[in-house]
Amino acid sequence: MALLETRGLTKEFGGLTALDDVDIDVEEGELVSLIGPNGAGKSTLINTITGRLPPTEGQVSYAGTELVGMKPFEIAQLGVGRSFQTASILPELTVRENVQVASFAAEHGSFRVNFFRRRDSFDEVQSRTNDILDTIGLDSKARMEAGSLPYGDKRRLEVAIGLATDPDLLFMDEPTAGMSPTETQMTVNLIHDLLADWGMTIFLVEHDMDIVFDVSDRIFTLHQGRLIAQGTPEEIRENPAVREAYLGGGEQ
Ligand SMILES: Nc1ncnc2c1ncn2[C@@H]1O[C@H](COP(=O)(O)OP(=O)(O)OP(=O)(O)O)[C@@H](O)[C@H]1O
Repeated sequence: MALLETRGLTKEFGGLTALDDVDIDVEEGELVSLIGPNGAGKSTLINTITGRLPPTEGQVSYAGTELVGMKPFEIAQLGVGRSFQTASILPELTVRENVQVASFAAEHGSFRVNFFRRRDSFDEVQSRTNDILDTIGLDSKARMEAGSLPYGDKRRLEVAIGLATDPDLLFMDEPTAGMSPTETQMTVNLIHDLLADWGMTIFLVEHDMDIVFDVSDRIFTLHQGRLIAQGTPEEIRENPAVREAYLGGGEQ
């Protein structure tokens, strides 16, 4: 059984089918990327998996648990995290406080606490926060107000907030968008570290094809809501349907 499975996942907005009967499997420890031209349905797929949007039809299972119908925080408590451009950085709090808040919110968002994932104490949250800040390279800026961080650091803080929920599966939405080449390289290194040292499974949405082809074990390609291809970077690079989707969409 795969760690994450979607079956027949479909989302309609009025007359528009944004996701059309999508079946994907993600194995534990994999790094998979989701690509597709603008409007292909990438955000919709992630939002239906993580509980932000109810699918019109279909199932999502994570480690054997059906996620459809669960609330986002319940899904987070199962070990599904997300690091998103729209993640809620609280600008007036420090970098450290942002990570702590996310960590506590993930743990105490519900009275139905999952005892197997419960952290024992405040100390454990502190120690995890230190690990995260260290891994992300924000330890020297831990006391800074989040709102005053430069852009690249804000993006990294979003990843830190995603990690604070203690995920086994982390969704990353365009983690390098708007970053300088140096910041981009740091982020790619971070992704490698998360896979190697944290044993995480990563689901990446990324427009930068160099990064996608560099880091991915497998790539899913969406076009007009349909999964048109899946395979290794080599297979996707050679896939005529993928080339057609991108050329037809006017993108590289
Ligand atoms: N809340 C919504 N209401 C109506 N239509 C929506 C809504 N969200 C998305 N759509 C439509 O669904 C389709 C898929 O959108 P989605 O944002 O999932 O694509 P995407 O692949 O993430 O695009 P991008 O790469 O531009 O972020 C688009 O046609 C979009 O206009």
